Amino acid sequence: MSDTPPEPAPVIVGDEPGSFPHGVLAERHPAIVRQVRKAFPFGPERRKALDALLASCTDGVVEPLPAGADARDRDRWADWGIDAYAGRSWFDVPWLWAESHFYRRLLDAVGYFGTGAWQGVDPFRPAKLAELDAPETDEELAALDGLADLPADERTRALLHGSLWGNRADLGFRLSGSGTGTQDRVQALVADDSDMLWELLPPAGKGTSGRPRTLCLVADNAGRELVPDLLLVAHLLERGSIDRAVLHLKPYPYYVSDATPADLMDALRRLVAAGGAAAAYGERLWSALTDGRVTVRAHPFSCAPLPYADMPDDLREEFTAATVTVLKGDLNYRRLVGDRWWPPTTSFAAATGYFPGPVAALRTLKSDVITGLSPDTEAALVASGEQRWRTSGTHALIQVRR
Ligand SMILES: O=P(O)(O)OC[C@@]1(O)O[C@H](CO)[C@@H](O)[C@@H]1O
Repeated sequence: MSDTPPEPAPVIVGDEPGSFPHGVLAERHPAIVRQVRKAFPFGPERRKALDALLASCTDGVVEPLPAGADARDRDRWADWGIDAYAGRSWFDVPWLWAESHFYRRLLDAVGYFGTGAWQGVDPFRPAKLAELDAPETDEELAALDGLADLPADERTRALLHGSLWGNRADLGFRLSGSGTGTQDRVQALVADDSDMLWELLPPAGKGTSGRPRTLCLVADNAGRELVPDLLLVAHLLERGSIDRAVLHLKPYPYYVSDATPADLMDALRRLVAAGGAAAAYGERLWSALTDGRVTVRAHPFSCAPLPYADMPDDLREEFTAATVTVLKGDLNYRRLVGDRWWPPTTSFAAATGYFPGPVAALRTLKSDVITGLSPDTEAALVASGEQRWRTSGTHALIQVRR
């Protein structure tokens, strides 16, 4: 496939009733507001603000940030395009922008950025903790005990797949009640460049230049996705595939279940308390955090409504220095290749050609964006008659550009 930058395809907008993006704006967002309103004993002021957001996100327009907004945040949103979109319907601006801004407004409504009692209270925390405490999490952690007996390469592959399919555990699906939540899903990889990933991350002593090897892991969801992400990082450190890892988390609650530093601490404590092999992984990570081999970033751009092509210079420098940057999940994929109606056979390498170093995407498919399919794979998916292969999380991909 060619690495020449592809002709830009149309940007996805949520203005077409019946489309997936329209459903997110018209159904998922109101469901999230109602759920958050129910989950906390908010007083009249916060309830009024949530009701106003509910009305705005279904029938209203994007509004300028409120007068009380922090000046740095105001400047950021000015850079991120709010002046161009204020006054326009949520359904008429780029879908990526509308969704991202919705979460910023939701945090406003619950007083997250204010100076009152709700300051810093994560409105999604009850759902995140419930997931971390679920019996399924116990089962997944107990299954780690069996991995020790596998040949090294199989164990590595199992942990990669754990991290990949962990991306299905997305609370956004559950809160809207419209997703595929508990249904059986066919596990199918529509692209698998994992060999290329292992060429970038060989075990210690094999084909390495002697330079310290850094993995940037741009995480997605907390709980049952972050736990297997952490296991993978711990394993790669132990295997000597990497010397250090940088975990990129969200600076504030986002897209319901996205992982923040507080969620990392919850996941780590959960691992350490689990006993067995899980605890050993957890303790290894704990000590890697304390001695600086694993570091945590919560860069403002992680919550930006923009593609990674627009990343700021400091982030670009970090990704440039990484042996490989792994981006987890659907939203990061949309931001990596651009939230556009790409023809599915558009080259992934070309769509990510701007990225300043080797990059990998581990994602279950939960929105319309897709690149890097072979013509045969695209034809088979279309012929399968399974209309929702792009959005239902039944399919996944591992794509790598060196
Ligand atoms: O990034 P994630 O957690 O894999 O998925 C985020 C997601 O659920 O949110 C969006 C819809 O709100 C879609 O892009 C995607 O389906």
